[in-house]
Amino acid sequence: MNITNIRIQNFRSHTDATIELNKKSTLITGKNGSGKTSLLEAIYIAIQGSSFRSSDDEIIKYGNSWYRIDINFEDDHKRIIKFDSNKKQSRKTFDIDGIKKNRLPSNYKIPVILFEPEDLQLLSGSPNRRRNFLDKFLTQAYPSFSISLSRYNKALRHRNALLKQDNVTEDQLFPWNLILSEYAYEITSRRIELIKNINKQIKEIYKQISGVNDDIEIIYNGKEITKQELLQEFIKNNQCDKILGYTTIGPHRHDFIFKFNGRNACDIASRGENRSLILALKFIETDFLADIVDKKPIVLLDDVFSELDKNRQKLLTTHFSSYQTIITSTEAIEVKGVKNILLS
Ligand SMILES: Nc1ncnc2c1ncn2[C@@H]1O[C@H](COP(=O)(O)OP(=O)(O)OP(=O)(O)O)[C@@H](O)[C@H]1O
Repeated sequence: MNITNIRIQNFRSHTDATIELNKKSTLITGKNGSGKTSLLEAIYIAIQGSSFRSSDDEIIKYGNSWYRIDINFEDDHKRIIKFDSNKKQSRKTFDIDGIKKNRLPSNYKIPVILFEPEDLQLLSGSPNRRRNFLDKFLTQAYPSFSISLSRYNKALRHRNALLKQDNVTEDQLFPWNLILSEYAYEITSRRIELIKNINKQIKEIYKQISGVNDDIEIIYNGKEITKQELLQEFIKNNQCDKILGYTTIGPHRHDFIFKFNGRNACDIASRGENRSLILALKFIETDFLADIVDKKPIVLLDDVFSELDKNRQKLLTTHFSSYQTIITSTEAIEVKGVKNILLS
């Protein structure tokens, strides 16, 4: 479902702005602080339900008490998102083709591929960032994954709370070990399957972006073991976890590295190589989602062109040309089929 236009009111620095989007690629240009990322953020809220960068209260234009997004799609579908905030309470509503909801139901979410400059810290940042990358990817692809993940996290909080108590028994821990092993199995096996899939393509896609035939592989440190074996591992760690006061094993502790020509990319990849690697992942994510989910993803690329030469900028827009893509940049580029919009 392609977006035809979007109007935002009292949204960050925008009082009232409307932009018409191209069916394929739209490039939004403007000076730093002109409100480019805010436009991507508004689109993201309209198709995913919440912002990728902050709470609704922070989005309302300073000095106001509400924001509003009107978004129109092809085939006359429309959504109106209103957020009202006063001292007593806040209220967010989604009007989807005339039906009012308090949140965006998952069947109305449209898959999105988002590149934000923070993604460049994927290799060097915390393990949590890397786990989030895998989990966000899998959540959009498989709705059951997000259920397993939230049940796992809930059980983890319960087990950790118990571990902080004095004299906790093995019997008290057992039900939580059982639940954790159940969901740990699904989370770990989905992540391993995804990484195998990425590994099959990453070298080739990276070569398309960089023009270089580097050897690239993701190595994940979670093991492919059965639920029963996982349960035994949680039980085996009861004692140690009691001493430390938290759960020391499970997918919430897993991590992965990129092997770049046999070495850890985090130690050796240049800034350009790092960016090309992240973009290769975004390419794979887009095509993977498009294959699995019955709705075509929308691609939002924030400040993606920095440090890329003209050829790579063109290649990037061409690669995403079968999806509706909205790109922000401080500079306009002339590529066939790309609509340029200048924010002032
Ligand atoms: N709630 C708010 N009310 C008013 N202005 C805000 C609010 N939140 C952020 N801003 C301002 O909005 C402006 C636009 O921010 P945005 O991140 O969209 O800019 P940008 O064009 O993407 O900038 P850059 O090119 O530097 O990434 C910034 O100057 C920011 O300080």
